[in-house]
Amino acid sequence: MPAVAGSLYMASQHKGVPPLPPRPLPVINLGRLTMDSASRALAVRDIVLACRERGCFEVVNHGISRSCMNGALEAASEFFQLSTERKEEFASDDIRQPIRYDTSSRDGISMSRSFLKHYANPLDDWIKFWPTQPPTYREKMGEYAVETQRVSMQLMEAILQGLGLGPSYLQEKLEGGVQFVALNNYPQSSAKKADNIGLAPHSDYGFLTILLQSSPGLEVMHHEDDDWTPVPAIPGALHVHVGDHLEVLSNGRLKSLVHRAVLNPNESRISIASIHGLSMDEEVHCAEELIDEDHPRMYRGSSFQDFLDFLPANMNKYKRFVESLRIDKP
Ligand SMILES: O=C(O)CCC(=O)C(=O)O
Ligand SMILES: [Fe+2]
Repeated sequence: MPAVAGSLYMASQHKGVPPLPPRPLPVINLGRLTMDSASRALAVRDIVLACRERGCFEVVNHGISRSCMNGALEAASEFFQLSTERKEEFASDDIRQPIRYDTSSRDGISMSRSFLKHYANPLDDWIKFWPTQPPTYREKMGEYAVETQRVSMQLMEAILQGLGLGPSYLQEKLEGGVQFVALNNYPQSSAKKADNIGLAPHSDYGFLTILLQSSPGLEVMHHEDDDWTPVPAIPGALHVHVGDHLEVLSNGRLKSLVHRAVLNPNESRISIASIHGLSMDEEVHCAEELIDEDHPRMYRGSSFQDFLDFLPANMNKYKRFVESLRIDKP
């Protein structure tokens, strides 16, 4: 957004004028990354600007077909329609299980959703843990997972280039990194229940989350905003947001995005969040290149394992895992 419009926006927030509608979220045409170098440079700039100023953006022209996206949503929907008994084969209190189904609020952040969570990269290591019902689950979710992993690589290369670290920074570690897929199933909101929160505010572990939603319900709040912005469900688009480890890697230049899900008044809703980070034991540190006298190291290093250790005891203490990593913690 141009500076003038930005300051008008801010002014209207402070003079008791009725609040402006939420600013539209940036939409990035990912096809520009593979065009000529001038188009790529502009796309890289737009992506990093969106990460910095909004913590998120929508991507179109990402190369994942509509049938692949719809196939994943259908597979998820068919899984959630299975009998409770069937789904509970995957139920576990142990957050280290390679696959986990739950309906309760035991993880501290879910209110009325049910979810299935599993790993996906490299696919051959994980697909054997996935459901065999519905019969197309592995094929459809597998295809979608491989495609989102590809898009995550493209996005990370662009972000790392835009941060001045170069497009091949951490490349091998990212290729072999964790891809954690969370399928969320929310009921339609009921007029009887006052609470329409499906998933309480939190940020995601990892560098990036790529999210596909069957209908609107995701809401985001950038650290400079004071209200929630609903994320539209643009047909064919995917939503991307910054995770805690990108905040660490960028030494605070990018901030992880707080988001939540509200129940949709018109229909039940499915979302598929694909979270991308380094492998389980690989620690993420602030990039040395982004540390200097004016920008001292802001966070201590941590791995996905550390996040799993942190989760059970601290879920309600910090909205964002990254706050627990700050060196200058208040
Ligand atoms: O359902 C949504 O839109 C949000 C899901 C989410 O934030 C998550 O799975 O971490
Ligand atoms: Fe999330």
